[in-house]
Amino acid sequence: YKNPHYAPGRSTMVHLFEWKWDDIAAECERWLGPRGFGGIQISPPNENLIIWQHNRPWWERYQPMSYQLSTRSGNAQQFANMVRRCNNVGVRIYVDAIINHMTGTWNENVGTGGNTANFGQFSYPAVPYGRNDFNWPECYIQPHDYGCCPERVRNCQLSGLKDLNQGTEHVRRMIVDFMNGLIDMGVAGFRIDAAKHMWPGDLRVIYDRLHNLNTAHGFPSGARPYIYQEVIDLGGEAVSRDEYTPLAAVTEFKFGMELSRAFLGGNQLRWLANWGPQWNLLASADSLVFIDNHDNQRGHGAGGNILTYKQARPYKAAIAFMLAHPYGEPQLMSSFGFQNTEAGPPMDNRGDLISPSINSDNTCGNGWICEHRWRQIYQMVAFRNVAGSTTINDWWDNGSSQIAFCRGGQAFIAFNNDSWDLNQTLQTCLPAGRYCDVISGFKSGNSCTGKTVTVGNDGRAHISVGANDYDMMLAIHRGDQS
Ligand SMILES: O=C(NCCCOc1c(-c2ccc(O)c(O)c2)oc2cc(O)cc(O)c2c1=O)[C@@H]1CCCN1C(=O)/C=C/c1ccc(O)c(O)c1
Ligand SMILES: [Ca+2]
Repeated sequence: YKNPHYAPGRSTMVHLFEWKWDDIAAECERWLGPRGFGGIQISPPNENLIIWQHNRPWWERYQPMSYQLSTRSGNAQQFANMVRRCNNVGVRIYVDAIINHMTGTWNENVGTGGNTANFGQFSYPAVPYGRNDFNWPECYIQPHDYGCCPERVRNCQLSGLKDLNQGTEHVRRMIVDFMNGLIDMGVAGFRIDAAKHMWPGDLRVIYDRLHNLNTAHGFPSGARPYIYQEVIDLGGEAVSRDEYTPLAAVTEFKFGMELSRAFLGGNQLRWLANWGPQWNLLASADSLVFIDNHDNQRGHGAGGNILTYKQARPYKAAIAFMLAHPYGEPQLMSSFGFQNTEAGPPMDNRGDLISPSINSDNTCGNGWICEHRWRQIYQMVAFRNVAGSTTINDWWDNGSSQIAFCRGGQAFIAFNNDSWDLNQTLQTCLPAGRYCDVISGFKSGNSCTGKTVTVGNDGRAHISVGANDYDMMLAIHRGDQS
């Protein structure tokens, strides 16, 4: 369950948060396929409660009404079409699976698929779920429960959400049937939302009942779904992520927290020389890594001061480090712009989602940020693909916040987060030749629109990253020789 099953030569996933299935299909064909992206995490595809009371907050999609594929992103037919078109261009689909709970108790009671429920009676007829499918007696997770009481964290309601009992056969069957339907349609795996709030033993039973991936969509026979479990664990809680790593991969929230701190200047970059488990991070093979996600980019999530698109220069540098370093399976966040932390995606006055527009410079409009279309980010996706399975070598630093390293003989990157210029002749590990810096520009014909780096026969080159350059890093690799 720890293998993403990317198509050959691809290595990075992007979370297209709140995108519609038709728009994702188009983005696979016009951008993600050609640019070497490995996969997409999509928003929950099953019917959710419509919550007008908070003007359609982003988190309404985390309140399931049924497992019918009917949301503002599209219906089952559009979903199947998206999976087919993306797999056809080598881009995998991973589904955000909300299986810990159903809805909270609201005065609205209709879902995006037109189904209703009776919250007071724990009745969700469109599944169907009834009172016996939920944990009993009804209890609510209190803040101090996280520190003392694993059974309350699992069996009580998170944020007032009706808590399913994954220990019963009926609930297991409903969840497994939902997930197997998606696997048979060609998806490559799942994010398990709120995994911390479910018993590992129940999750193991559910995972082991899942089908192998569908060979008609290009997966090898016998391939198991990629599963990454959302376990927010920064230490100090009664529930540990170590209970979940034997089952499948786990989201490593410390990753984004520590890199945000470093690239915001809270730690000298030289300390990143031993980045990985020595920083108390999970084993690389167990770790789904990211800088920000849909929850903590809004501030109240885990990890304190997390870098987002709003602090563009250090954010791009942290992302570049994530993609240049071999540790973990990286996921990029692709957001819509927001002012308040509850706001949902751009929508018209009928409540339908507004699609991103694509500008002539390949950026997005209509309120969509499209970080995955920022040059410094998509070019580092290609860098990671070229680096492949190489490790880190020839680490250099200046004893402060100027660092550089190679990936085998394939790629080289340098960062400058000091207040003075980086001007050094460094070992790039690359064959002699002229290379275009993929951060400040791209190769155009036989020249570079940004910086050019000339590597000598000894692999050394003069590297210059000014303290006030537009970006604080320079990256070259064998895929971009001019
Ligand atoms: O103040 C809120 N929630 C209480 C604090 C955050 O707690 C939540 C956590 C949570 C937070 C931190 C933890 O350490 C933890 O174990 C769980 O996970 C969720 C997962 C869901 O599928 C749906 C939810 O409503 C939540 C949730 O409310 C607002 C209003 C309701 C939704 N929400 C939110 O803030 C929604 C947050 C949310 C939604 C989806 C997610 O995947 C997620 O990670 C967080
Ligand atoms: Ca639970």
